[in-house]
Amino acid sequence: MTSAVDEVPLTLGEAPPKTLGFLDQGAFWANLGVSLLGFSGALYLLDPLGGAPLSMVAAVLAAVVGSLVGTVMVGLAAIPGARTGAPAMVLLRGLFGARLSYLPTVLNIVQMLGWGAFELWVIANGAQAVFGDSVPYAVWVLAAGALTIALTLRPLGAIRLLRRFVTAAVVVAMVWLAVALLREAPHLGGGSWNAFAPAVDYVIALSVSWVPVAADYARHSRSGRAAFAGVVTGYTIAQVACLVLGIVALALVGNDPDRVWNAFVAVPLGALFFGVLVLREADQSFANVYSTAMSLQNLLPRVDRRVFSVGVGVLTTGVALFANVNSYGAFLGVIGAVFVPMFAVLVVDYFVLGGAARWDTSQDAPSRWAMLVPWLLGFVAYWVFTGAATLEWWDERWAALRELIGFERQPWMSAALAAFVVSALATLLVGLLRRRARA
Ligand SMILES: Nc1ncnc2[nH]cnc12
Repeated sequence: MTSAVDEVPLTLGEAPPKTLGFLDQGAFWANLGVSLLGFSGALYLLDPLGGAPLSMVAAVLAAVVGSLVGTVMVGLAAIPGARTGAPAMVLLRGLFGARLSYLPTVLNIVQMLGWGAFELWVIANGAQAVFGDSVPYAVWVLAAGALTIALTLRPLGAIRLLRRFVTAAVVVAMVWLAVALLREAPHLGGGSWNAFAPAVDYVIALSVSWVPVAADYARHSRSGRAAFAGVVTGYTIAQVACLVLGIVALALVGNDPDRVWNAFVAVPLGALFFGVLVLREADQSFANVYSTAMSLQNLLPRVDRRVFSVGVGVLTTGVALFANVNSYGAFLGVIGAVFVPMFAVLVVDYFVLGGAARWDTSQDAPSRWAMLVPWLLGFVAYWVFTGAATLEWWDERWAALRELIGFERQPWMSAALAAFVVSALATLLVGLLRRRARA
């Protein structure tokens, strides 16, 4: 069976069409930057350590800094995809070798399944906030799952749909809701700068989760520049707007994340415009399911991507139906710890150590075990530096290690920055040693 004209080829063997320009990428990433999860998750930005909320100015600045840092990472990860036409996990064959690329591939599949289930859960709950409980949660999940699967079957068509029709509706909805919420005169005073760095870490994790996904879309870009600029501009503006709107809405409901959507629905025409955002949330689950399918193609390149999309879509729907989706904060902590250092290794090897010219992304690319070391060191650094709570037994292990080495973490320390610096320097060292060994 052949692919539709200007659609993603069905298997990895065929060349991808390169038809997406800056506006397509920008609109797509702007849609990904607005999320209903961002509205309730804004509490992690406002009060990442629990009990030490940021002032409004500090929170907005943390949103801007975290989004810019995170999206520059995503934008840089997109460039090799645009240059080579390879999907994200296939590119990692160049960094780690074909076999070892299975490790980040599996990690990405797990995070995308997690995100996808979160998204279907959020769409169903958002729909119930608009329409009430007369239609059960499970019916909304099934409907959202079906829409998600339909979008993944024609991914480039879905991206064009977003640019032509959805983006304008989202902008109107966001502006309307922002004005209406501000007219309710929320109390936005108080707070401090104490938890600024953990707040930036949270926002970085929100964006950096797209690092192992970006090339799946950038591979269809007309240029690396269009992909980079589209990601950074679209996602940063949208994510900052979304988080700030979330903070304003939270202020109206006593910072109770379980009631944040009520604030939106309660304003004039709120149900209509919030409904637009609920429907549009399907772009997120689309990206999650489609990228899981692309990741699976790194493991099984000859399988039709639509088979994977349908299977993953059904599985994600099942998880959203039956799983208890409530450990968002811990989930984000793990994502930051895994993908920030992986990004550091990728960007140093590709842009600084000459990977752009020598990466072998074929199916028999030799393993590069040494590249796992800087990644692992960055992962460790993240947990040593982070103050965010995840699972008790896990946090206790890292507290014990801190005590053992006599390290006392300070509130101003950023785990993402520490992980990045450690992995980047370690990658440079590995590169230097390799050159010495060759000379
Ligand atoms: N649905 C999602 N998938 C991946 N990364 C995300 N960051 C915020 N929302 C996301």
